[in-house]
Amino acid sequence: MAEGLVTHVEREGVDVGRAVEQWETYAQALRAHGWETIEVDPADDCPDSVFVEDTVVVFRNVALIARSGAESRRAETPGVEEAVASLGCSVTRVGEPGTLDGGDVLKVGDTVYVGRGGRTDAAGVRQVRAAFEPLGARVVAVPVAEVLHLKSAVTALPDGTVVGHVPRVDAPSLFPRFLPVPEAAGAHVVLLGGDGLLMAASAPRTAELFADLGYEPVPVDIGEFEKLEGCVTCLSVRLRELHA
Ligand SMILES: NC(=O)NCCC[C@H](N)C(=O)O
Repeated sequence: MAEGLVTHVEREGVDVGRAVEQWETYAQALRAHGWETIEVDPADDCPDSVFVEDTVVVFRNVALIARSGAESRRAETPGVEEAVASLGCSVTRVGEPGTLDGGDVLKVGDTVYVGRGGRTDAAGVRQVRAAFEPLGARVVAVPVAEVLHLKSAVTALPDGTVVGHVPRVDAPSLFPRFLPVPEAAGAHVVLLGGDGLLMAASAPRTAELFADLGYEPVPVDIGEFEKLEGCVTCLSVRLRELHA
């Protein structure tokens, strides 16, 4: 992790012991909300491989294995490919020269927003369309310049409202319902089911806002991962409705 990529932030030393504890707490929060967790085989030569969200995008039962815009991350995919295949997904891969990081893909119902930015190029966007439109997805391309990935800027609440911290969102008007949040780290929620929203502990004011809107924020400390530009979404991939 000491060699993990940093693009928009200053490098800070990562305490690996603490990172492991934070990862355990994160996984435990998923399980406490009824999720089964499956650990992908680690790729120990890849310093960013804990950010598993970037390696795959799943829509219905099709898993699109990413080809990262960062070369150092391209060897991360075998473990995740094996994991999704063993769960019954049909696997397809982003082909050269296209690039795609899973963190650039935000699904809201059948709408699949794809960030075109530093890690995902136009060919990558086209390959998302080719993989998922035949399954009923509507793919919407979104320019991303201010942050690493689309989902560093925005995610969505259970009712589909897109949330983001305005200074980091390139084009809020692309989203039909957009709610500004007061903290950059508040833009990241993982939907736990029901009203539960897994969030970074570093966004307490946004947690208050969401609680006031009837949600149940579940804060977790992911400070060590934030040093490498990670957020709550990037440490897992949630698989639902695999056989829909
Ligand atoms: N989806 C994500 O937010 N991924 C975070 C990736 C961080 C990693 N250090 C990277 O630059 O690729």
